Amino acid sequence: MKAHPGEFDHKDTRRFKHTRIGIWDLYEERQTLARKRVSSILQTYTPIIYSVPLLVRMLKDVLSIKRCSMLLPAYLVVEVLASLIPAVSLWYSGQLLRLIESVMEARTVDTTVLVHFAAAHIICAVAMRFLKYSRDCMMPRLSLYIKQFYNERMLLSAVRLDLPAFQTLYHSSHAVHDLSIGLAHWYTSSIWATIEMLTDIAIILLRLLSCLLVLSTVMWEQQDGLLLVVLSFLQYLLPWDSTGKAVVGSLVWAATTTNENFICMQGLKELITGPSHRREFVAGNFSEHISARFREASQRIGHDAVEFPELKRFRSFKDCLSITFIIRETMHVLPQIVFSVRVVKNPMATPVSLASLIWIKQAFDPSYFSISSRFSTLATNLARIRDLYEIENIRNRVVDGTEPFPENQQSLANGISVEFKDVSFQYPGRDRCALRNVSFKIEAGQLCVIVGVNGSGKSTILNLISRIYDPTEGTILIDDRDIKTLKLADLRAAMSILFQDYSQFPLSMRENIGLGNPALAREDDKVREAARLGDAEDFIDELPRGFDTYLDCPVYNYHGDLPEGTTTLFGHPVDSSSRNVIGGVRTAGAPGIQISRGQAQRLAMYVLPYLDFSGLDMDYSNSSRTFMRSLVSETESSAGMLLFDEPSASLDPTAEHGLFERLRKLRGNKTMIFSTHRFGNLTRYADLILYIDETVQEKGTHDELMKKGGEYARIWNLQAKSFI
Ligand SMILES: Nc1ncnc2c1ncn2[C@@H]1O[C@H](COP(=O)(O)OP(=O)(O)OP(=O)(O)O)[C@@H](O)[C@H]1O
Repeated sequence: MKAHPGEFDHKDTRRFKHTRIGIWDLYEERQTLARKRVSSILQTYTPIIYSVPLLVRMLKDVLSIKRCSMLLPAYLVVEVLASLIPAVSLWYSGQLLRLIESVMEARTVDTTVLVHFAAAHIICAVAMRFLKYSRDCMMPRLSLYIKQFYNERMLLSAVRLDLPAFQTLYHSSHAVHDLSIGLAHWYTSSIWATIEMLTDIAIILLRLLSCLLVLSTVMWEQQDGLLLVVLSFLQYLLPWDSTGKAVVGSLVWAATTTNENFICMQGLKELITGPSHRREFVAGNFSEHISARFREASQRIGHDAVEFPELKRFRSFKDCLSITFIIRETMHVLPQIVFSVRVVKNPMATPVSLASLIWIKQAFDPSYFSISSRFSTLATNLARIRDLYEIENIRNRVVDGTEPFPENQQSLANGISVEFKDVSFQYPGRDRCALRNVSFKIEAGQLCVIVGVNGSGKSTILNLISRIYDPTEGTILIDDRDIKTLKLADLRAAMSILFQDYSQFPLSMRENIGLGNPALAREDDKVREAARLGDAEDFIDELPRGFDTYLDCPVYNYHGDLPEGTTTLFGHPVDSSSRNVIGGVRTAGAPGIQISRGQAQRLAMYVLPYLDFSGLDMDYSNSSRTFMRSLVSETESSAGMLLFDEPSASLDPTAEHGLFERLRKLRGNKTMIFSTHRFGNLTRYADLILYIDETVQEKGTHDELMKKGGEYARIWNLQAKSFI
């Protein structure tokens, strides 16, 4: 949340004060104490005031949850009743006090009144207990229903995002980022926490006012009684204490370090602890060098090698001496001082009884009415809720078309044509064009191979054909129709794309394969048959839970202290490293199973649902009679174009050769587009080769390009030479 409009510019010396603390440079916004206090109050309350529409929306949503529509109002009623009981109780204890005082003066007692007051007092205590019990029963349920509702809502709003919208949001919103690392519960919890806090605040205010009313009524007749009530109440009118202020006391601040030794030390620490570096670390024999390097850097810095938050403790001493802090402490004892002065001045006419004074002091117990910390965390929670709702408001960059595609499903069997007309494209946030004025046409049913060096724009062409991004300039035609006019779902159903950096989803093997064709994903035999087609069945069957194996289990087991020597828990290795600590509870490590990149790529290969395997030799034609054939017969006309982004990157030469041979034979009449920087296997059979380097440099068949003797021929010869 921004404290002020505008950017944080540490170079603006008029606005920011620079202090050097150890190896850290601290930049604090210059503020006078008064301004600081005012802005502190503003900073606490302004977001809350601005958040009223958000809170109304949130409340409406919560009340729309079926199980909350009755429970929430009931909870609020219980809370309000519970907040009024202290005042009632206070009134009775006041009455009791006065009764005792009159008894002491008159030496007689009206027992009926005494019993009446005592009984009322007991009833209040019992009622309070009962209300607290009801509240405790309702609270966990409400919290759970609300969390479940928002968990689903968060998932649904994130699921619809296209890639550019997701990427922008990922970098700007913590909510989306945290969705991916399993911290979504912080966000969904913040809804309930906010309701709880707001209720708390309202209840404290209600309690405070009702107690004030009772005190004033009871003390009205006593001399100086009201004065003492007002004095006791004054401390609550002061700005609230400094809890919840920023780390260093100032509101807008930032700290950085440019100390090379410290940066190096942090890098070394990460290198040592990062699991992804351990293999190279061990193989490279780094240990001695790294230990020496760390020691050397550490010695150079000396005692200053600490993280900035360490300064928090050092700085927080200052707050204990703030003027408000001191005044507030004094206010607390003011009634006693005033009372004592009055007694000393006029010992014969004690204005208020000592018992009443204690009674007033007890009624205003600060811990009972402490509101400040609730406000400071409320602001944080509101920011989280805003983040959560923001995901819903994000508009996708790739706008859906309205026209169905194709008009005739059967036509897909003969492939789809694709044409680029003067297309340029720049990735969001990049200065340079990935593609510039690219024009070409791939006819329906053609095999096209896009070649070029690393970073020349090959994958970008496939991204644009599948409308993961839209061109910055120019037009793309699919079967002679503007790609932007076609319904996105239809377009993507009409093509199948295998990416270079294929994903291994954090799902079971079965789901990983099944997602190749969601319509058939639940049909186990088809999934198994698809795996068999590529010899993956055996390797999956050998995994601990076969097709139900998760390569990376997304759920952790929780545990407390375990007996020494425990190495496995629920069949999985125990990993208590810091990255497995969530919310302070240690977890057993999720089971991770390693498969080779080649196996992983094969796994991804088998998710391709649209291939016609009927042209294969014995092994494959058998399987085509089961899964793939039936799959093809059900969805035959749904894919007219197959896109492959460097599909053979992790395959061994035999597998690569086999793959290309199979794909070539299998494609039937479908359009097939490959992006690759490996020449040979594919390019010789291509109907069209596009040699790309930001734009189309050369196009034609292999023979044509070889005859031309351009860059394609030069690279081809270069690769061929290394074999000869
Ligand atoms: N998501 C992205 N965001 C920003 N820039 C990108 C992104 N993807 C690619 N680029 C940049 O766009 C240019 C073209 O990238 P592209 O991936 O299309 O090249 P390529 O020819 O497929 O490369 P390779 O052979 O290495 O896969 C490169 O400069 C690359 O750095």
